[in-house]
Amino acid sequence: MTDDVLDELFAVIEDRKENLPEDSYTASLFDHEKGENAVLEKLGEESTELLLAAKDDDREEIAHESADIVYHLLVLLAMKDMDLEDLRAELAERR
Ligand SMILES: N=c1c2ncn([C@@H]3O[C@H](COP(=O)(O)OP(=O)(O)OP(=O)(O)O)[C@@H](O)[C@H]3O)c2ncn1[C@@H]1O[C@H](COP(=O)(O)O)[C@@H](O)[C@H]1O
Repeated sequence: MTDDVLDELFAVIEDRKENLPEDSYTASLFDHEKGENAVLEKLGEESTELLLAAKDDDREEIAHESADIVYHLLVLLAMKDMDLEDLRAELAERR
């Protein structure tokens, strides 16, 4: 399995950032003046939900919350004018 899905998701997020379509939750995070706080709050909430799912050994919920975290993390990277290459470079340095 490759991480193409992450590249595709990040490209969609970048598109929402640029075009700000009205019906998009992602675009609303970039459009709203409190969007950054909303993303940070989501990351906090979902981290707690992930801990609870892990404690319950609930694999389906662990996958769900992990996906929520990864999505909001990618939105945060885009907000900071960063991208997946920054993440890959950081991880690669640790090998
Ligand atoms: N991956 C996601 C994604 N993950 C989470 N979310 C949204 O994040 C919001 C907040 O999540 P919450 O955890 O609060 O909501 P929840 O899942 O009901 O709550 P829990 O089940 O976690 O308790 C919800 O509205 C979700 O729909 C996402 N919204 C969009 N995407 C991707 O972004 C693309 C663009 O979507 P638009 O935002 O519609 O343009 C989509 O095609 C998806 O690939």
